[in-house]
Amino acid sequence: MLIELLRTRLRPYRRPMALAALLQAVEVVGVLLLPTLNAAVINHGVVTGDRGDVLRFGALMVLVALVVVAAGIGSVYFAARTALAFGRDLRSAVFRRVLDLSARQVGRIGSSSLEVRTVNDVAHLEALVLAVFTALAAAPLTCLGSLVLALNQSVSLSAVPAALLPVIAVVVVLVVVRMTAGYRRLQPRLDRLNRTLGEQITGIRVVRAFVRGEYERARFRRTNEEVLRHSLTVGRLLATMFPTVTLTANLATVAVVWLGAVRVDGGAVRIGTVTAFVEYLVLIVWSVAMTTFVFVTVPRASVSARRIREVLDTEPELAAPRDPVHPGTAPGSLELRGVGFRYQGAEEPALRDVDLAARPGETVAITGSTGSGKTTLLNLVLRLSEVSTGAVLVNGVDVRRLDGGALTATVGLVPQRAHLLTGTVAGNLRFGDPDATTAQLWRALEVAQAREFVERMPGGLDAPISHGGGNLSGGQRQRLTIARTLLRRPRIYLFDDCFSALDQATEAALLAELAVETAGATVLMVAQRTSTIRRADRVVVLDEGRVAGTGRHEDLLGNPVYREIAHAQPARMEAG
Ligand SMILES: Nc1ncnc2c1ncn2[C@@H]1O[C@H](COP(=O)(O)OP(=O)(O)OP(=O)(O)O)[C@@H](O)[C@H]1O
Repeated sequence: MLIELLRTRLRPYRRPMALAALLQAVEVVGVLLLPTLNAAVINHGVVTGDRGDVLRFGALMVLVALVVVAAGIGSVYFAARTALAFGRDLRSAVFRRVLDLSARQVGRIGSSSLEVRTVNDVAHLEALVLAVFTALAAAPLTCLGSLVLALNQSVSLSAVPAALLPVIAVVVVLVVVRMTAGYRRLQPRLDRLNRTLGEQITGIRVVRAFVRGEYERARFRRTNEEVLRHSLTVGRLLATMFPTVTLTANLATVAVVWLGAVRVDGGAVRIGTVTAFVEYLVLIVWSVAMTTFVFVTVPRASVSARRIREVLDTEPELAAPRDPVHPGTAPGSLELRGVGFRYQGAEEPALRDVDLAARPGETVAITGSTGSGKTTLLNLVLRLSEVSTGAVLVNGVDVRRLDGGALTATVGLVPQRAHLLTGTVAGNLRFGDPDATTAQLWRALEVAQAREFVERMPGGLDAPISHGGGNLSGGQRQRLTIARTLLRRPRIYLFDDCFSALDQATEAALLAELAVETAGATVLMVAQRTSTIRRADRVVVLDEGRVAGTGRHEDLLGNPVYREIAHAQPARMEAG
């Protein structure tokens, strides 16, 4: 899976990869030449006292060293460029796929896990690519070249590195296998830590209000300890690997020096040969250490690759139509025909056999007790979920056949939970229409009864909005999200109980302005207050996912479900 992912995603970077490999090869050849040149300086120059040879070979060594440095810098540059561009592309691919997933699919993987996968897991693969292109190609070449040249210097001394390599190989393989298992256990714990932290930070007010600080601290400590325990397991393995490799290498160096000394003494080997041999041994150990360094990043990267592939391979369940229909400039009628919907894993359907029609210029209120399916119904219109039975039709066309962009341009939703993005007031409003003029922004704010408070904010339209709109009140957030949707000028408006945080006077003013602004459009309005419901041309009452009644407010007063809702707010009923 890891190889496949790297192969496909690195394809666009063949050129910088080839350059990095070429420069690495130049670097390796230079590095391999240096000990032999050094041996020549000692054997031909120093031992025989020939200054000319010392200078000739010395100058050559300096030249080779300069080439090695230049090639090294170049290869790292191209390797880093490849790795960073690869990371950027992979992050974008994961992010694009996440945007296409349905709420159910995001819920199945977990939003915090998706965050970790998009950032951390991609970074692990990026680190692997960098390690591969800075070390992996050079290391085996260096190792092999050093072995051959060491053999060329002395066959008898070569027994030492020949015995050394299998020992190190066995240690590396054993550790890498165990580390893969360790990382596989560690990664979900990191997801959990992220989720716990996210929940605690976003829910900090609830935690404080319910004096659950100590409980939450303990919960975080437990998760954190678990991450520590699994990180330590992996860390211990890592810690054993490098000392084992260096210890074996140092013992080998001692063996070579001892064996070499005996042979120099006996006249079988020259001193320069032993020096070169020790240098080749150092190179062999260096290349093994570099290979080990790459292999250490492999287990973590292969776990990350699996997690990234899981996201990339998740087919968005809200499939785009093969032959999409554009609704064109039709005014925007809406119809639900025998619609049923069941959430994954739920025992009961959230909606059953719902029939509803709304024509342009008409306002239909949807009411019902909590959990009766009102939000679910609106989500089906925008295809945020897919109907289980029946069909939703916009301008007479099944939404499953409509072009996705055209559907969202035709239908505008103001969700129940107002959510704003980090930025400014204007930036959030222009989410609705990027080309909106300042005058249009103020007009939308005026309709949404938000002009006054935005004017009072420091900077007005440029006032900062913090994450989720946390620096605004619930009612202010709601009004900005209404203005944002108004700027979109959809032909069908879906208001999901988005007036609930407003006081009655503000709500009345907003509804009056809204009626003018949305005249000619189709409006579906989830509402609980009788004062709001009464303004609608028609009311649809939902009860446990079924339509329990349809008609005007006055006609429905005989309906037991509606009466219950209305009677729960007698004061408002009279006022409305
Ligand atoms: N993501 C989900 N997974 C499973 N069941 C869900 C999910 N969302 C909602 N439900 C269930 O579907 C039913 C309808 O929920 P929905 O949110 O549509 O109700 P609602 O009428 O909008 O409620 P409220 O007035 O409280 O906002 C409820 O029983 C709810 O528990």
